[in-house]
Amino acid sequence: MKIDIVSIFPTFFDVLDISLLGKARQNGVINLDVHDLRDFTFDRHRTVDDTPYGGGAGMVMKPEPWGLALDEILGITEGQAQDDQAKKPADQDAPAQTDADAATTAADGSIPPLVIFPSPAGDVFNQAMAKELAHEDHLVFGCGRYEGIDQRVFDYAEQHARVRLVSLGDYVLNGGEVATMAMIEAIGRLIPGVVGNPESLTEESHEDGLLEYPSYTKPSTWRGQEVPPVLLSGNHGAIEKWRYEQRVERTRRVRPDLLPPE
Ligand SMILES: Nc1cc(-c2ccc3ccn(Cc4ccc(CN5CCCC5)cc4)c3c2)n[nH]1
Repeated sequence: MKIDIVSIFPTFFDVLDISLLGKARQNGVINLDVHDLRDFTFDRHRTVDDTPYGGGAGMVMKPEPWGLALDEILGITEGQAQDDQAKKPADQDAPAQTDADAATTAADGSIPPLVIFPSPAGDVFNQAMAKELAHEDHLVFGCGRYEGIDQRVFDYAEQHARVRLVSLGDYVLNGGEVATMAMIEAIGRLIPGVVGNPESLTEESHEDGLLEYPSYTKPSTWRGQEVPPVLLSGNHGAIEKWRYEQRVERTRRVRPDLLPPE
């Protein structure tokens, strides 16, 4: 899988050089490039933001640097970009281009990359979305900051690729980097060859609608607390039954919303 990230804090992603994702990059399972949005500015201050039209607090990210970064990453030629200028402005009432439409518009017939913009206003990320995105060939993450990105960037990106606004959850972060890191970790671990033992991707929370069972390891007694005897019994049928019951009980207690209606 090819992953591109655009951010004004590229060093934020240095941590992706270590651990499982670092190994996956070294052995070529994941090809990840991080781009500094300020490399697509040409003024002395490398400006990426400006005041919002219509007023309001804070600053909005300017469209120009984002357009140049997306052109480079998506392989949009100057001619194609000019064609867009000839197009009528995005009609706010027009139905947004569906993934299917964008997917079939790639000139060479290939499936275009999926561009993900973390946003508080996006579809909420979950394990089902992680599994879906793990099948993509090329993901591009656009990390906004300030009060967000000029809307025309999303509209421009829609003309050349599939675009999704994705929320990490119902809380507001200061930018898209943390959300991008979380999504890359959740998606990356599902890619074959990233996690050593694929067995460990089963029976985990949210994998099959139930939360995970409690885990124990040596010593069998610790600070007066014992490991549940069934786990020491060697009776694998009893262990499997106990673990399933623990998953159902924990889900019922902590996340009854995950259980199918009675
Ligand atoms: N799940 C999740 C994702 C995020 C997230 C993702 C990207 C960015 C880029 C900038 N911000 C900060 C931020 C601050 C204020 C507003 C609200 N403003 C009110 C008027 C215009 C906008 C929006 C956004 C992000 C936040 N947060 N939480």
